[in-house]
Amino acid sequence: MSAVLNVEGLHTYYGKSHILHGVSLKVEEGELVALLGRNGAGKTTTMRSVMSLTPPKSGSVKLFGKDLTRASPHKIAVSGVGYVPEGRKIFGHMTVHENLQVPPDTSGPWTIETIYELFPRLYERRTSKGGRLSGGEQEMLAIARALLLNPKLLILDEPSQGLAPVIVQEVMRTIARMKKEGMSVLLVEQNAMLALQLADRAYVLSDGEMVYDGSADELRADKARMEALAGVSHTA
Ligand SMILES: Nc1ncnc2c1ncn2[C@@H]1O[C@H](COP(=O)(O)OP(=O)(O)OP(=O)(O)O)[C@@H](O)[C@H]1O
Repeated sequence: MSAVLNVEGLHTYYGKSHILHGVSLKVEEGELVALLGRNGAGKTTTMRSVMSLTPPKSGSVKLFGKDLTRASPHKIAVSGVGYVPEGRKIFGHMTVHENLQVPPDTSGPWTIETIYELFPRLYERRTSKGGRLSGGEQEMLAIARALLLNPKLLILDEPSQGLAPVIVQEVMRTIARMKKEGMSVLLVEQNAMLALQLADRAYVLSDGEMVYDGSADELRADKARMEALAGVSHTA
């Protein structure tokens, strides 16, 4: 069976700056895969290359067995990828409920009702403007909106960023629940300890190159190695 996501040998540039140097990674069906690395390692660029927001110069991106390298971001999303970018990008002037009005996709389990069941806090705050939500609530809203498209693969870029530790735990529980529901997840995190608690497998990027590809548990158990590769984060 082919992988949900199969990325091979990506080279991506911003102008003349060569950022990714042959990045490869895979997500198999039902897997939660962590992509780790320090600030500026190239994690977001990898996601942008997959989504074709910054198309790679060479290398390939296969999604659900189809070559979608440099396809339009819309086509990639419609193929079944839910992407929650860094910084959340919700509509601050619209209410929670309005933010959740996306074209319905009835092919999967996620509807506005099941979303409100999963995120009771969003239901309570459904008439509040997005811009008035806390950071944690905004992250939940961004994830909820991606889920409504019933994606087969969910890509989350630094969901813990800027959140208080207790809220981070809540977001992580939500991600664990996604996995339990059978969703394939690519979790991009600077907070290595946190991501490794949930992940089946992990990759570590450094200066645009993969320096680790293996079991999440093994990396988590080897603190010295993790520190050397990814930098250990404050919150465990
Ligand atoms: N729009 C851009 N133009 C030029 N260089 C960029 C641009 N965006 C990012 N870079 C550079 O590309 C490199 C990789 O950045 P990227 O955002 O992919 O890293 P990251 O691992 O996601 O880090 P962070 O955790 O800070 O988001 C960095 O050196 C960064 O300065």
